[in-house]
Order: sequence, then C-alpha cells, then structure tokens
Amino acid sequence: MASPKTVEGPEGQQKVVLTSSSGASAEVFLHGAHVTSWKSNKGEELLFMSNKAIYAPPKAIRGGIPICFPQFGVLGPLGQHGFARNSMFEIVEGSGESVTLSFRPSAEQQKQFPHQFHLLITVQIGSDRLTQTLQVQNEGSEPMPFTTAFHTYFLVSDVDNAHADLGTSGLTYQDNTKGRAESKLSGSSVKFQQEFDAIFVGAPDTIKVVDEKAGRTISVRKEGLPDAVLWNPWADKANGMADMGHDQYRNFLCVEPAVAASGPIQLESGKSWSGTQILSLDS
Ligand SMILES: O=P(O)(O)OC[C@H]1O[C@H](O)[C@H](O)[C@@H](O)[C@@H]1O
Repeated sequence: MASPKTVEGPEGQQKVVLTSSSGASAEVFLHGAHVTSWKSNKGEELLFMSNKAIYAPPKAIRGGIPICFPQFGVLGPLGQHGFARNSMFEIVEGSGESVTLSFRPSAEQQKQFPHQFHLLITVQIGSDRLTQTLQVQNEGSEPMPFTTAFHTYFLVSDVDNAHADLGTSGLTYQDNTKGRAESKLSGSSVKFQQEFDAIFVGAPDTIKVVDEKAGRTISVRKEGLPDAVLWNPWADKANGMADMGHDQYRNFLCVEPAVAASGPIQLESGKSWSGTQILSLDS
C-alpha cells in the first residue's frame, strides 16, 4: 500500500487526512497517533478539541482521541496515561481511508518502563464510522504489564443536554473522585452535572453518547477492552487546565474504552494483543 501524505497542522506538526468515498473525514497527528477530528459526511465535527490545545511534544494534545499507553491514568509507576500520547509515531502504511502508525519506546522511555515493544495504531474512516485498533507486540524477553485507553472526547452542544447511555441499569463503578470507592448508577445513563470520573469495570460493549439538543447519537463499541472510563472534569478543574479554554468543559464528555482496573494485562514475550473501538454515527 502507498504511504498516505501528511500535511502541516498547528505548530508545524504533521497530520494525515483520511477521507471516505462518502465524504466523511478524520485527521490523525503523528504526535501521539492522535485523532483530532472526525467529521460526518455532512461535514459536522463529532469530536471536541480544546481551543487552547498544544500540538507539540512533550505535551499531549487536549481533545480528540489521546491514546493512553502503556498505562491508563495513575494505575502504575509512569506519569499519568503513559508516554505514547506524548511521543512521535511513524507511518507504516495506509490509503486514503486508513493509516497505520508505529511506535517503539526510546532508550530514555525504557529506563522508566524496561520493556521493548512495538505499538501499532490503525485508524480507518468509513461513511458513518471511525475504527481504531491498538496492537501491541512484546519484543522483549520478559512479560510486559500494561493498561490502556482510547480517551475519546465527544463534542456535545451543551453537557446539560447530553448523556452517556450504558444500556443497563444499576451498574457499579469505581469513583476516581472518591479514591476509587465503589458507587452505583441509579439508572442506565450518566448525566454530567458535576465532576464525574468513573471506571466501569467489565463495562457493556456498547455505550451511546446522546446529544439531545443536536439530535445526535454516537455508538461507542469496544472489542478486547473490558472497561470504560467516563469523565468530565467540570468547571473548577477544567478552568484550571492551561490547555483548556474557559468553560469549554460544557462542550464535551469522555467515554474511554479501556483496560483500566481490569488490568494490567501481562503480555508474554513474543506475543501480541489488540483492542479496538468503533465509533458510529447512528443519527
Ligand atoms: O489531564 P489528563 O492527563 O489528560 O487526564 C484527563 C483525565 O483522564 C481520565 O479520564 C481520568 O480518569 C481522569 O482522572 C483524568 O483527569
């Protein structure tokens, strides 16, 4: 397959633009293999991007779809969400509709995480969907522990008029705002009305992001990823972030297919593992 072309994005960073035959499109930066845009075939943007995002390493880009790897959150010895989102990837192959990006840790990164691995991220645009696969191969001689997530920021008209529907009532979750204390959902949906930061262990394989005001539903389907993290930082935390615009917390909610509290996965030497998220625009 021919290598897809890159174009220059903010701060001189290279990005790949994918376009489906129907006109849907996506943008993927080599920095972090980070998807920063997914547009429907009508041209409407479906992902949230901060208007103060920083596009250059060593910062992760705020918004879109950061890849948390080889650690989700603070569930391990590394800095929050691991180093892949702060690192440069290389293009392996692709076409107009898909691209595969590759990353191997530097000697410096292996000092913090003493494992050799090969990470491949594939992003594919379809007429009504965006598919992302994370594949990791343990190239070292010891088992490699990891956790991971697709940290997807969905754009919503206003968080007051949006919710995440898990499809099952009364699920329990670990509440990150309360030291991972167990809590229970009263219905099957999460309405974001204050800071919400929760790990659903063994979450349903499909979660819907519903924007009532825009009349839009996106299904988040996950394969090989047992958990889901739901997050909105709310006003105080978001307005304290240097790379988040004022009150922009109202315009997103995160649904993050993950191996979080179910992990870490212990990947044997020479073995590979993969996980996929499929985002589809239902209406
Ligand atoms: O600010 P970041 O490092 O990108 O993390 C953003 C958020 O990611 C996840 O959703 C975690 O559960 C949150 O605790 C964290 O605040």
